[in-house]
Amino acid sequence: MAVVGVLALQGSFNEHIAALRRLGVKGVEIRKPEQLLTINSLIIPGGESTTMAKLAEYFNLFPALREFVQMGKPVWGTCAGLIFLANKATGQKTGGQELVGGLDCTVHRNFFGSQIQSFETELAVPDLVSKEGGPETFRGVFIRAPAILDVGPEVQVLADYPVPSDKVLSSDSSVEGQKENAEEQSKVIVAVRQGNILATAFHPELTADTRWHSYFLKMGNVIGEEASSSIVPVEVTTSSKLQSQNDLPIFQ
Ligand SMILES: NC(=O)CC[C@H](N)C(=O)O
Repeated sequence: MAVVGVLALQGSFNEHIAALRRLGVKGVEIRKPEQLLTINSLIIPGGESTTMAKLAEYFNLFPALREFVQMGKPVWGTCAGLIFLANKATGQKTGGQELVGGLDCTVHRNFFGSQIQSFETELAVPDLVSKEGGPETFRGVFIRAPAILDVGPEVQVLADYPVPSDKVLSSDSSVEGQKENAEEQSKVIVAVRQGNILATAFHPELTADTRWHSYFLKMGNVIGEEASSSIVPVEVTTSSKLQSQNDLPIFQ
């Protein structure tokens, strides 16, 4: 029986589990290496990647996470989760942090600046729309967000975001600080897919739009045409209805 695991060391794992529940799929919290053996796909949530990496190290999760990715099982990293999955990260704290890797890209950890430079924007998402339908754009919630600066040939870009071109070259400070002088526009990448790996710099679990979750579930055939016994329907009891009302800081 397939279930979707959500790495639950730190960050927005509850919100991912709630988004899965809205699609009728059970998400299970993953904290130990052996639990990875019980799931067929995994979400690595947003949060704070340095803290999450320290916890992952403490629980000896890195070898098992790498093996999981290398086995070709679907893995989706959002925000800090994207940083985890990148082969290379810049803008890390002194001493760096361990990465799971697997996604052929370079990510800048705090590309868009600090917490107060968090923002929301409508992103064009043509590939998502072609698979999932719905509105042409997706509400991107960027919280102290990373951005992907370059990708390898195997990586499919699913969304990008315009920034001043000098910002991409010297990606040490915030977008805000450099907006004034910047006339030329460039783009950074904010959503990608490479085979079994999906990564978004923003937080779909904090919106009411479940299209990215649905897209990811189809990568693992948890829902979709091919889905069968792998679906784990969630019983909608009064208590789970109540819970889903309480556990979501959703931005409509
Ligand atoms: N919302 C997020 O996940 C932020 C990630 C953050 N930039 C980090 O380094 O971990």
